[in-house]
Amino acid sequence: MSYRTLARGFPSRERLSSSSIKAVMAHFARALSRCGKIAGVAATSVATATFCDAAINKKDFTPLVVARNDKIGANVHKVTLAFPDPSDTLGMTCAGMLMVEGEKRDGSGTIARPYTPVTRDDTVGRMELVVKDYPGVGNVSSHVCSRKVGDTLRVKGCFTKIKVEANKWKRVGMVAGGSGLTPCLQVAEELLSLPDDKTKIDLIFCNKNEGDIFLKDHLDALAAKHDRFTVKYCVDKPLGMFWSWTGGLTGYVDADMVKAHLPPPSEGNIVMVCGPPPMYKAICGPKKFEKGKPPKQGPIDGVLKALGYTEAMCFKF
Ligand SMILES: Cc1cc2nc3c(=O)[nH]c(=O)nc-3n(C[C@H](O)[C@H](O)[C@H](O)COP(=O)(O)OP(=O)(O)OC[C@H]3O[C@@H](n4cnc5c(N)ncnc54)[C@H](O)[C@@H]3O)c2cc1C
Repeated sequence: MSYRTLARGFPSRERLSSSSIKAVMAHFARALSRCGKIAGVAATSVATATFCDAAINKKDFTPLVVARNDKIGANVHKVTLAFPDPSDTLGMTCAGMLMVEGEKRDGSGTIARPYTPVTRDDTVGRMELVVKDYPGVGNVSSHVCSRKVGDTLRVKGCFTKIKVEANKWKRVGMVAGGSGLTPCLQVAEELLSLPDDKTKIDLIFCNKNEGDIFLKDHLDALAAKHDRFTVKYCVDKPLGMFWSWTGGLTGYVDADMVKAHLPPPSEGNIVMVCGPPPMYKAICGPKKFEKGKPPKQGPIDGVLKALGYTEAMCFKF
């Protein structure tokens, strides 16, 4: 609940009566108790309320109603989730993700996976997830993509992955594989929205074939609008049935592609990677997973290590 929302709840001065004063007091009490609950502190002032408009929290899963489910690409869905209070915003520090719970394919219970909203943090009343389904094998992805309007999805967060600030880096390179696009897009859009930021951002977006590329119009529009953002599309198995692939790069990302299209290893530059496990292995080395602990970055390896990037010059989502 934001300050604007609180203000909207105030009747105009002419209409103030004892019953409307009571209604206003109740409105504030509800808002303040909500803030106290979310922030985990006693709500002592109206000012507190201006910072307490988060729709979800880190501790418990919140059920959100599916308002839309649109297929936007080959097995890719954009799922719109309505916040319980239509005046709420997400409450996310960029770059961040949230956990979505879904039923396991084998019916043995539920499991949660990280997802990245494509709507910005200040979007009021809803958020959108872009989720790639892995039909026949995926667990949470299939659960999310098969939700109908009116169903609920249980969501927890948001959890910060890496803090994004104006001019924190000179250049940011990104290698995104399939649904690994969404965290990279979040970082790019955040940097491009910061008024004083000058970071140059170069993205290689990898897919199996040209039919799998999604959000292309959105990425192309972003590149057309901002000189400091470039996107290259890379497919490992072009369809090539009726036309040849002229849209960009072909094959798996290798040292030559990194040298040609991403910032060089240098202090102040960083390359962010998000994709399937084989992509991490080949490009930057796998993340380190330990049961019951958040994943760690793990040592740098693969193409980036061979080219001289250090651990500080790489971030694995
Ligand atoms: C920080 C972060 C943010 C993410 N944000 C998004 C997002 O916004 N949208 C999104 O769609 N995904 C996102 N992901 C990936 C997501 O968390 C899941 O890993 C993905 O949806 C698969 O989960 P699952 O439970 O369906 O499949 P799992 O149970 O993890 O895997 C089941 C099987 O599905 C197949 N599979 C799973 N993932 C892949 C893959 N990447 N490529 C090829 N085959 C695969 C494999 O055969 C695997 O054995 C993100 C991941 C991270 C780390």
